[in-house]
Amino acid sequence: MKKYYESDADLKTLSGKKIAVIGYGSQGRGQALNLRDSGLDVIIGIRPGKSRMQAEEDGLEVYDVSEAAKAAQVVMILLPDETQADVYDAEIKPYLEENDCLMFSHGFNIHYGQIIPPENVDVVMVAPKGPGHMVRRVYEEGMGVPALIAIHQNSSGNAKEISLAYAKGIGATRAVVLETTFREETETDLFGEQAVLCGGATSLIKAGFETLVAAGYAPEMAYLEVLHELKLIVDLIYEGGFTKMRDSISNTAQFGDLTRGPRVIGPETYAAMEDVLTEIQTGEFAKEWILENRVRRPVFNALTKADEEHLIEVVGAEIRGMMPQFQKKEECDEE
Ligand SMILES: NC(=O)C1=CN([C@@H]2O[C@H](COP(=O)(O)OP(=O)(O)OC[C@H]3O[C@@H](n4cnc5c(N)ncnc54)[C@H](OP(=O)(O)O)[C@@H]3O)[C@@H](O)[C@H]2O)C=CC1
Ligand SMILES: CC[C@](O)(C(C)=O)C(=O)O
Ligand SMILES: [Mg+2]
Ligand SMILES: [Mg+2]
Repeated sequence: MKKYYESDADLKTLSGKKIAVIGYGSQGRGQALNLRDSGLDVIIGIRPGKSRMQAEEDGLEVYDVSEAAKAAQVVMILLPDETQADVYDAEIKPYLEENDCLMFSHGFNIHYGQIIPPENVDVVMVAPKGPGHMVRRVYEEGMGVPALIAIHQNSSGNAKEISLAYAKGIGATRAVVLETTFREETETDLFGEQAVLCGGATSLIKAGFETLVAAGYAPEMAYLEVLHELKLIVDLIYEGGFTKMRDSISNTAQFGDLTRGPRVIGPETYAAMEDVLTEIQTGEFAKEWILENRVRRPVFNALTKADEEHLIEVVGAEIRGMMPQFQKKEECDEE
């Protein structure tokens, strides 16, 4: 895979260009503040509401989406995936001019044909591989979250240079920037969040918690064992792979890890993962999510509510409330 660092990207590529960040949520806020602090000309396009007030409080120039799209030469769409197509059709598309650059941080709408931009604009992706809050926090610490770039249309002939300059502006070239395609990013990102990072992880944690509680162990014990300590173990894996984590745990834990882990995640899980990937590749998942939004999310809402009321969430809130380190963290997250 092609990879890029600080010296491969030039912020001057964006000089004289106004960047409109559309949406000011997790990614919008993180990316916009980093771009501003990198000295780039950034404005925000957002509807009235909570995010708009936050952007104003952060001292950014704030406009309605259509005004921002009209004023800018680079338009980064950081709205929820499920609202992007409607907002694009009504408030962005009419204002795109020749060789403007339309950007995304996830390929869903381009890959599944929900947004079909005119041929005379650049269409690119700069996708940080981390949550928006971390994009900001790591940048403030002097480093960056790695990112992917992809070029779908290169009308200006300069699409890659623009993508790299933007990636530099959000701090990603301080880590590493890898080049991919819209298809590859979309399918791997959806697979990762469904099977492993979010869906796989929460289901694994819940299964472990429920197994211990059903066997009569205290919910507090189950929480500390399968959720709280998981972060500490994952931090070690993140820093130095399985090897570093196994260096840190007991030999007894390592023997259990190597012999029992594959029994928990066995052939059935591999088969389920293949099914999940196939639904992503065929567009079946995308169709389900698009239609779910058309009918106002009955499944999404019911499942979210059930998990919010799960014992692990109740006990988790109580246990975090006992630890001063979590009080400080919540105060920081609210800022
Ligand atoms: N979350 C993440 O860390 C990651 C996200 N991505 C991608 O980044 C993109 C943005 O996701 P994310 O940051 O999670 O989104 P969020 O849900 O956090 O934020 C969405 C923003 O869009 C605004 N918004 C929603 N609807 C409209 C509308 N109709 N008109 C104007 N503004 C609107 C919201 O404002 P309001 O407050 O008014 O609702 C909010 O500011 C997606 O493509 C996602 O896949 C990629 C990598 C990681
Ligand atoms: C893991 C979820 C994610 O893909 C992300 C933060 O990278 C998302 O869509 O939010
Ligand atoms: Mg992701
Ligand atoms: Mg994602």
